[in-house]
Parts: sequence; structure tokens; C-alpha cells
Amino acid sequence: MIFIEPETETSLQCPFQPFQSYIFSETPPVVYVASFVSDEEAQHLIQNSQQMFTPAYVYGSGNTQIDTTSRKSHTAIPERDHVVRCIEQRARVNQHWEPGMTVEALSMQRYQENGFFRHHYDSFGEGFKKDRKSTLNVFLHANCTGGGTHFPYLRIPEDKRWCQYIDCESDQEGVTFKPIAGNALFWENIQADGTVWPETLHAGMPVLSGTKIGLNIWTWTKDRVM
Ligand SMILES: O=C(O)CCC(=O)C(=O)O
Ligand SMILES: [Fe+2]
Repeated sequence: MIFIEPETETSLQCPFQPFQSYIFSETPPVVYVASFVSDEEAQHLIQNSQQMFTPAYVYGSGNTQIDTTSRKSHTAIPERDHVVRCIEQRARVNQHWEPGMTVEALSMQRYQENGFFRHHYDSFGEGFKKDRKSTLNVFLHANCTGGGTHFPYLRIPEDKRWCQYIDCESDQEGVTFKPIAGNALFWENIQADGTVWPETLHAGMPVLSGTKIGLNIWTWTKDRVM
């Protein structure tokens, strides 16, 4: 795991990005963020990482391997340039931040036709000293059918305005967030007592046609009290 150092470059000048946050759920905290990145930022990341994608691994207990029955996608860690630093900064200042928390190096996921990521938790669980406290999953490119992010234990809200972001036609249990380029979903994986929020189980559903590219921003807890 690569962690990035807190921003020390006081001269970091970032463009203003007028994103809008909508609280989806308070328990667990899930926030939908429209326009979290601009088109220019998404294009910059995609273009600069084109040659860097490699088949994605699945983390297991002790054996980290390529397992296309669990996950079929390619991953890339974009160069930590000005655009990446500004996105990190935006993610950092827009969440509950405690001393000792860190951000994992931003990673991109590319799914082509039939690509998917089976249901999983982003957090590692209570046996681990540190953990992924929150996930900010950004859709950078969504020129695809399928490919929503599915949470079987979340419930569709009654307010129909959510249907622009959620697949309200789906007959699957739970909630599927549609891939919409520029938009993001934030959720907390870990509760205040250090245990995992069970409702944060999720999957990247199969891409039926086209390509989806996502960006993961994982914030890690300070050490767990064990
Ligand atoms: O691509 C998605 O919709 C989900 C991705 C994901 O869950 C992950 O990369 O951990
Ligand atoms: Fe995930």
C-alpha cells in the first residue's frame, strides 16, 4: 500500500470545482457528490494513465493474486501531479478528518466489456491495525451500459429525484448507483467503534458494453486500538 504524505506544498493552487453533495444515508454515512471532478481533470487522468493499466489483483489473506472470477478490470496508479494533488486535497478537506489519518495513493480502475468487481468490502476488518475508513469512488469515464455500483443492503429512498443517480428500474435488491462521469460516491466503511459498516458491501456490476473508468480515493484510519 502506498500512502501519500499530507500536503506540505502551501503554494498548491487548485481550481474551484463547484460540486454538490447530497446525503444519501446517515447510518452508514453515504454521500452522493455530483461534479466532484471536472471534464478536464477526468480527461487528464485518463490520457496520462493510458499506458499504465495492468490486470487488477484481489487481496486475500496472505495471497494477493489475479482472480478473474472475482474481479475483471485493469488498474493504474496515476502520476502524483498537480491535478492528482488537487483531487486529493478536495477529498481530504471534504470529509471528517482526524489527526493520524492518511490517504492511499489514488488508483484508477478500468472495466471493459464483461469487466466487473464482485461484492466486497473495501475495508480489511478488525484484525488489521489500520483500515480504509472511507471510500470516495469517482466515475471518470462512463461511456458504457451496465457497470453500476451495487449495494445490496442499502434501500432506495422514496424521493424520486434520486432516480437520476440510482437505477430505480432495477429488480435487484438494494441500490445501484449509475456510472455518471464526473460524479462520485463517498461512504464510510468503519464505524466509530472500529467495526465495519455491514451495509457498505458493494460490487462494480458487469459492464455490458463500452468502458467504465473509476478513481478510488481511500482514506485510512489512524491505528486501531487493539
Ligand atoms: O467500479 C465500481 O463500481 C466499484 C469499484 C470498487 O468497488 C473498488 O474498486 O473497490
Ligand atoms: Fe470497492
